Amino acid sequence: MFGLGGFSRDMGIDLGTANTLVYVKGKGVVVREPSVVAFRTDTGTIEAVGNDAKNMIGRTPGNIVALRPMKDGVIADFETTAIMLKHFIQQAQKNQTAFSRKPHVMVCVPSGITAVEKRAVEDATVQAGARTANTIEEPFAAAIGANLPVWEPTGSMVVDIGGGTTEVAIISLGGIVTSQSVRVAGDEMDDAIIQYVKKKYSLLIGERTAEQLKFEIGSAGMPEGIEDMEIRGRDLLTGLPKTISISAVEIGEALHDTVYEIVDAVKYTLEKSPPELAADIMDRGIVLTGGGALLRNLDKVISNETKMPVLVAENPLDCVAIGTGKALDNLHLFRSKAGITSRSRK
Ligand SMILES: Nc1ncnc2c1ncn2[C@@H]1O[C@H](COP(=O)(O)OP(=O)(O)OP(=O)(O)O)[C@@H](O)[C@H]1O
Repeated sequence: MFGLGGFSRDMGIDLGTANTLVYVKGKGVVVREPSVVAFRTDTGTIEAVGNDAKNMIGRTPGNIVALRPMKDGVIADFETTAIMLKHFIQQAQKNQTAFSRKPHVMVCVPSGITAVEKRAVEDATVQAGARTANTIEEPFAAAIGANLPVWEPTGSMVVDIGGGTTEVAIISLGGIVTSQSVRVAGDEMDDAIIQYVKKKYSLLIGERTAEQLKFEIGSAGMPEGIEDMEIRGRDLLTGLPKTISISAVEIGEALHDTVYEIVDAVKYTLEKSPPELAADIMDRGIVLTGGGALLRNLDKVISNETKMPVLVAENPLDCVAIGTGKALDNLHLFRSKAGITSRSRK
């Protein structure tokens, strides 16, 4: 057992497909950066990590590549993930004093991943400088971060909609009773917008423009307003830049299938729930976490489709990081139950 008392610098990391957050006890979330690394291809050196690297996506000269080392919630590029983690761990430690030891680190992983994928996260964390690397299943961490009564003999349901994965879980007595992880979330929404604009307007837009459309005028179900937004892209017929105006109704149409894949995952998990727990969830409601929870009207659509109350957690983007950090305090309570595993430096 290890604790977080005194000058501990132990940390919880939400190693996400879109964003990485680092939570330090007593300080809260101290790092919140996009999971992006930019390299110089000629020298192999790192040009930027996080926000600075994200700003380079789609805008890099020939000798610089900006890439996202995580895909669908798992490591797509091991070395780059370790480099990125090291950078964020050092950033989190920047203003700390009087420390001699390396941190114990808890990292979240999607609930559906293989043992090999999980081990890669632990190894990358140790390579990044952790003294021990523990992993916790993401929906469990999200539930702790959303202050759900995970230790009590009552059913809590959490839906964590991130960049790469949506994690749905029903939790009771410190363990996941039933869960579902689908590789459909915010990135898929952006991609659906890109494909829609390409098909309807023969216009090629970038990831950042698609995400902006989602933030500004995107919604689940039929939008309430009649907003529209001007976007710029490359006309596939002429090859030249072109500006068009696109409406909230069109973005709603583009997002329809992705939203309903998430709804189906929620329904499927509810169907597998023991009846007593389903009754508890009916009383307390389904809690949405992750950045995708901020999509307008997603709570209403899920509520309509499941006939259950649905709430968006406070600070949905931070829940997993907070829960991951807090889990370090309670390792003894649920090491065997919530799929926590750990690895140490040799
Ligand atoms: N206001 C918003 N409306 C819609 N989507 C949003 C909003 N804010 C953030 N998002 C989306 O949330 C996603 C990122 O969420 P989050 O940071 O929880 O994911 P992650 O932890 O990096 O991913 P994963 O859990 O899949 O590894 C992105 O797809 C982003 O576009």
